[in-house]
Amino acid sequence: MSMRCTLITGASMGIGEAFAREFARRGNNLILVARSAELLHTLAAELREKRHVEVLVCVSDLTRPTAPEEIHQFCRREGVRVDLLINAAGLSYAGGYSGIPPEKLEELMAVNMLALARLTRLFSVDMVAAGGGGIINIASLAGLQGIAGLGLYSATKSFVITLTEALHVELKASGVKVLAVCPGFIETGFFAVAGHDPASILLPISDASVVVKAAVRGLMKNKMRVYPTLIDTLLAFAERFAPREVSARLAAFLSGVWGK
Ligand SMILES: NC(=O)C1=CN([C@@H]2O[C@H](COP(=O)(O)OP(=O)(O)OC[C@H]3O[C@@H](n4cnc5c(N)ncnc54)[C@H](OP(=O)(O)O)[C@@H]3O)[C@@H](O)[C@H]2O)C=CC1
Ligand SMILES: N[C@@H](C=O)C(=O)O
Repeated sequence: MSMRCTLITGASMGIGEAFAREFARRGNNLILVARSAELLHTLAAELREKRHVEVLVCVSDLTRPTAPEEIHQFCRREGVRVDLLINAAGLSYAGGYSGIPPEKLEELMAVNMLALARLTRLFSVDMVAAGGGGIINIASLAGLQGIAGLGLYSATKSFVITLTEALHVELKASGVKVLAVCPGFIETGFFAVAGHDPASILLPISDASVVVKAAVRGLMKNKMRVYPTLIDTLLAFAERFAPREVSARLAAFLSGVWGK
């Protein structure tokens, strides 16, 4: 019989790591995916020891077009059935659109969109065949509108939200839950990678645990989209009534990356 597992991309640090810790605490077996082999193995050893769950490590660079298929094959070889997929791997770039190095543009689109879309397709087919499962896609408040200075990033997160909404509806009858989580600002290494100075951000920066809690709640209730904090919820609600340009300008102002 195959072992049931939760597969988490971006599990080496930040929000993905927080998901790994929480789901291990809940007794789920895990597959941890990212590039940083040492961080993944250290986390895996700790969770096996502390939580007595099976933890497999699959080191993979999600910019590679073949990575999702290789991860899927890895699960087959290990005799694992993924019943929960958490697409947390992602990165941003802060600065004017014309300044993005071409390779950074490719990297952002490959990890934030293509890898997520491919993994979701591969594992959702298995989940439908098994009669159920769950997919948590980490989107962002940034995906609710374009953000000057975070243009490409915000566009990739709009993609995540839109795809998730479609699949939430498509797969509901098959017993597969599909959820988009839309955090505001979370304290991780994300800003350093993006070149985004956290001191310029005009909103509170929360702990990764709020994202995990919101995702667990959302999955239990089979929601299509959740916002981790009250401020995230209020901002998303206010957007419905504001002209698009006002939303875009406000988001840029609060993010602190444009026009300073
Ligand atoms: N922090 C924030 O304020 C917010 C973050 N988000 C989203 O949350 C998700 C997680 O971000 P967060 O934890 O904050 O950021 P971190 O920078 O802390 O973590 C990013 C994770 O993605 C992995 N990753 C990046 N590139 C690749 C790649 N090419 N192949 C495989 N894995 C990769 C990293 O692993 P490694 O480097 O080892 O490969 C790491 O585990 C992202 O999708 C982000 O967009 C959403 C809203 C707010
Ligand atoms: N919300 C943050 C990440 O998604 C950001 O805008 O950088």
